[in-house]
Amino acid sequence: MSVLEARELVVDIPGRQGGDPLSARILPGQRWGVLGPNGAGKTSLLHTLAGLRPPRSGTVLVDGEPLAVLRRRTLAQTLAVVFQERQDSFPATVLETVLIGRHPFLSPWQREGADDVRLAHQALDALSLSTLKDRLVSTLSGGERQRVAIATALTQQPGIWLADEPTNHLDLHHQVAVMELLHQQAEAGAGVFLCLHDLNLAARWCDHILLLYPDGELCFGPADTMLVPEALERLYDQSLSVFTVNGKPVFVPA
Ligand SMILES: Nc1ncnc2c1ncn2[C@@H]1O[C@H](COP(=O)(O)OP(=O)(O)OP(=O)(O)O)[C@@H](O)[C@H]1O
Repeated sequence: MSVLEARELVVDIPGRQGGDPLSARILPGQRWGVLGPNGAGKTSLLHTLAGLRPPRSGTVLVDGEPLAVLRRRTLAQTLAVVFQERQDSFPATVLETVLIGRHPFLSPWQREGADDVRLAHQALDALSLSTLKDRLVSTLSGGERQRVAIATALTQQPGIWLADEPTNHLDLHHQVAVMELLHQQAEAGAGVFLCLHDLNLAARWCDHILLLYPDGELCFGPADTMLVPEALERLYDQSLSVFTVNGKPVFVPA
C-alpha cells in the first residue's frame, strides 16, 4: 500500500500565472476523480504527480519520499500511469505489450518468468483481451488499445494508479467494467487518481473529487460535497439538470 502526496504543488502550465497550490494525500483505498474543462490542466497535473513533468513549485512524494530522490525503478514498482494518448507503433503483440508491466520487477536482460506470464494472462482476462493476445497492438481498435493500456498497468500491480481518461474510446459495457476494476483495485488497497470527462462516472465511482478551473483555481473533497450543480455549472460554463438514480446524482446538460 502506498501514499501519493502533493505538497504545495503548483503545476507548470505554460502561459498561466499563479494557480492554487495543491496539498493533498491520495491514500490507499481512495478513488479520486479530477474534473475540469479542456485545457484546465488535468493531464499536466497527472504527469506532474507521476514525475514526468517538473512542477513550477512544491513537491510530490510517494510514501514520504520526494520523487526527486526516488529511483525510477522503485517508482515504477509502485505507480502506474495510463496515458490519454499513446504510440503503439512498435510491432508487438498484445501479450508482449501487457508483459511490459512486469519490466520494473526484472533485471536488465532478464526474461519474464512463469509468474509474470500468469499475471499478464490474468490482466488480459480481466480486460476481456485473452482472445486477442497474439494480435499486433497496431491492428487493434481504439477501445481495444485502451484496454491493453489498462491491462499493462494491471500487470504492474501498482499501489498507485494515475489514469488519464481511462474510459476513453470504451463502449458503455467496457466503461463500467474498467471503473469496476479500478474500484476493486482500490478495495485491494491501491490509491486511484483519474482524470475524467464523464461527470456521471465520477459521481458513481469516485469517493473524492478535485475540481480544476481554467485559471488554476482548484478545490477538492469528498465526492458528495464537490458534485454540487452550481460548482459544476461554473466549472464547465454549462447549465445542468440533476436527477438521482440509485442514490447517486446524474447530470445532464440542461
Ligand atoms: N508542452 C506544452 N507547451 C505549451 N502548452 C502546453 C504544454 N503542455 C500543456 N500545455 C497547455 O497547458 C494547458 C493544460 O493542458 P492539459 O493537457 O493539462 O489540459 P487538460 O485539462 O488535460 O485538457 P483536456 O481536457 O483537453 O485533455 C493547455 O492549455 C495546453 O495547451
